[in-house]
Parts: sequence; C-alpha cells; structure tokens
Amino acid sequence: MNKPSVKLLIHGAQGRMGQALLRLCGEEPGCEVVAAVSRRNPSQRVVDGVPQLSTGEMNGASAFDVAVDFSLPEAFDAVLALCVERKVALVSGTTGLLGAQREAMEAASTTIPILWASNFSIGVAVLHDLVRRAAAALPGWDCDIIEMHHTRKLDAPSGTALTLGAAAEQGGAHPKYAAIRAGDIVGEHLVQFTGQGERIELVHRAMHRDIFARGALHAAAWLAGKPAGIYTIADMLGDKIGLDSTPRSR
Ligand SMILES: NC(=O)C1=CN([C@@H]2O[C@H](COP(=O)(O)OP(=O)(O)OC[C@H]3O[C@@H](n4cnc5c(N)ncnc54)[C@H](OP(=O)(O)O)[C@@H]3O)[C@@H](O)[C@H]2O)C=CC1
Ligand SMILES: O=C(O)C1=N[C@H](C(=O)O)C[C@H](O)C1
Repeated sequence: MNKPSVKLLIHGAQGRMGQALLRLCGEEPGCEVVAAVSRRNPSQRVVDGVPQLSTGEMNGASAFDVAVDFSLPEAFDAVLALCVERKVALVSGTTGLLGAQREAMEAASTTIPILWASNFSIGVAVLHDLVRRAAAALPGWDCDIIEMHHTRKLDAPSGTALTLGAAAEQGGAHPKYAAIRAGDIVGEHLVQFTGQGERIELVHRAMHRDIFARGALHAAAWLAGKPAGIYTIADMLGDKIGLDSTPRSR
C-alpha cells in the first residue's frame, strides 16, 4: 500500500527560501504543499493549485502534517503556536531567534516533533564535526569564524556561524566572529584556527539556496509522524554519514 503523502504548510512563502521550497517540493517523494503563508495578503488566492494565505489567515489553513518555516524571528511565535495547537511537526530554519523563543521551542517539543537547524546543507553538518575535532586537537590556538552573506540578510553573526562556534566551544576553543554583507553571496563560513607560524582554514561555500531547501524538505518528510521531541540534522543524517549530535545555538 502507498504511504499517504506528507502535507506541508510553507511559512515565509514569498521569501527567498520560501520560493525555493515551493519550486522544489515536487522533488521530495510523498510531499505535497497544501498552504503557502506570507506576511501580506496574496495577490492571487491559489497558485499552481496551492492556497495562498496571509499571516492573519494562517490559523484557517486546511489540515497539514508539517510546517516548514523560513521566515523572521517576529513571525516565528505564530507558526510554533499553530503547530502546537494542531499537534503537527515543525521544521524551521529561521535564524536570529531570541533566547525566549528557543525556550518556547524546547517547551513545545514536549508535545510535537521539532527540527530546527541554522543550516540545512549536508556540507555544514559535516563541517560542525570537523570544527569540533579541530578545536579539541588544537588547544591554545585562536579560533575565528568569518561569515559572508548577501546584503539583505538581517541577522549577524549568522545562525550557522553561531552553531559552528558552539561546535568549536565543545572542542574547548573560544571563537571570535566577523560578518561581511556583500552583493548576492548565498552563504560562506570560514572557521580559522591560528597557531604560531601556521593556520588551518575550514570553509564551506553555498553556491545556491536550493541546497537548504532540499535539506529542509527532506527533513519534513523524515520528521512527519515522529514522536514529540527536538531533533537535529545529525539525527536525520547520522546513520548515513556517521555524525554525532549537532551542537545547538541560535
Ligand atoms: N537554516 C537554513 O538553512 C537557512 C536559513 N535561512 C534563514 O531563513 C530565514 C528567511 O530567509 P530568506 O528567505 O532569505 O528571507 P526573506 O526576507 O526573503 O523571507 C522572509 C519571509 O518571511 C516573511 N515574514 C517576515 N516577517 C513576517 C511576519 N512578521 N509575519 C509573517 N511572515 C513574515 C516574509 O513575508 P513577506 O515576503 O510578505 O515580507 C518572507 O516571506 C532567515 O531567518 C534566514 O536566516 C535562510 C537560508 C538557509
Ligand atoms: O539568511 C541566509 O541567507 C542564510 N542564513 C542561514 C544562517 O543564518 O546561517 C544559513 C545560510 O548561511 C543562509
């Protein structure tokens, strides 16, 4: 018998990530978008068969299994509350969340499954592991994290930089951060360990935001139907590429 499809609500649908998610959702087997939510009232009520809702209309969305949220911190509380009310899963990549929002997410995870990640690429999941191991092997070396993004990005340091910093701290380093906003850079993270007379550079360059969208759609299919709890990218990929749990940060 065929598995029933996983019904998705895309939150932040008019954004750069939201548009990539809508374009790529057909690639994830068994996933179907049933609602696309944006801040403003939509100019068209239905696009490619998908109902378009404004934030104010979100609570009236038809039944869904997973909300996929790539929005902004000020929009996050509403989608978390809706998932708790409907008892459905949440995949979120929204960065720059406040401490209180992280706590609300932890509290919600006692009733629904949640996977939040600052970066949904496989490369960065592997980079976390490399950074933790490099930091542990290089006590006393300076650790600097330099991130570069497009000029429209609002938060700094990026969520990924902070999560990589948490990995470095797990290895005993004390990272410092620098952020560059320039042109249309999708996302670059350089973690630099500097000793006396030598330097190691670990770098990830995202060439396209489709890598994040594909990761998030895969996470949604994976998370649907899981028991309540907080899950990480490493939980999702761990068996495949042998990762320990991902460090948490904003
Ligand atoms: N974890 C990861 O792998 C990645 C995470 N990100 C993160 O995802 C988030 C979105 O990034 P990006 O798509 O580039 O950003 P955009 O600014 O392009 O999109 C943001 C979306 O959120 C909506 N939004 C903003 N404020 C509100 C609000 N108050 N209520 C409801 N909706 C709102 C916007 O609606 P409207 O268009 O109507 O204004 C828009 O659809 C950021 O936090 C970014 O850091 C980005 C890439 C990868
Ligand atoms: O806003 C972005 O664009 C990105 N945000 C995420 C972050 O803050 O780390 C992930 C990626 O770098 C792109």
